[in-house]
Amino acid sequence: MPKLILVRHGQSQWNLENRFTGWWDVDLSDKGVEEARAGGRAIRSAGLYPTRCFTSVLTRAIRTLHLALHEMDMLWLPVEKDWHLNERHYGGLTGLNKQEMMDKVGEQQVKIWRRSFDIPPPPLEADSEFQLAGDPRYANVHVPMTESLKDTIERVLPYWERAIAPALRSGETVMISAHGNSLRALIKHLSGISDEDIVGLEIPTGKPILYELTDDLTEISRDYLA
Ligand SMILES: O=C(O)[C@@H](CO)OP(=O)(O)O
Repeated sequence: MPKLILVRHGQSQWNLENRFTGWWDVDLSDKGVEEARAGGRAIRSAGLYPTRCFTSVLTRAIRTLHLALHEMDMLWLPVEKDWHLNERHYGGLTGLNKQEMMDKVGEQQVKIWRRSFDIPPPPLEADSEFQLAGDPRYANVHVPMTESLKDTIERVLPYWERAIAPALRSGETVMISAHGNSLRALIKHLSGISDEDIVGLEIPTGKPILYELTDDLTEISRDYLA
């Protein structure tokens, strides 16, 4: 029975500061480091032995994976890093404080930007300090200016089909360290959650989720590891 372990990165410095992050490469906070280690211990205690790992090209997810694998004595596992697993791009909101934006434009508008299925935040300004045009990790990538959850799904799912699903079908136990919204994209797909209901799905930092799947990758169960 294929097994899939999903973990959202531990708390980042901008989670702590309550700032919109998206593709901006923010490191883990001290609490995030501890959450990542605890996540590794939970995977080990559940008797799970991943054989292949996938993560984004963002430090907070890569470090979370490494810290967890270190706790599991499995840092040697093969890891594929790919931008398709990056967080949803937060466009012009990148770097802004979520509470300050709520005070400015209202809670409802911020909720729409954060959780609506297909309404993207305003695009990043061309001269923004958060432009990633010159970042070598995106040398051959068309970096979006903003993304809705729907846009995120449209780049996560082809990568899932191309890279991750074949590994699961061939019998690997897969671990993915990624982000709140790239994981919401995957969970929406795997658990068949509707466009309306996905609005209510929140994923805590550093708490691994175990999927047990049928051979054709249909969900049998989805549980948090204690
Ligand atoms: O800022 C972000 O990139 C994400 C995840 O931390 O936030 P949100 O909860 O608004 O999707």
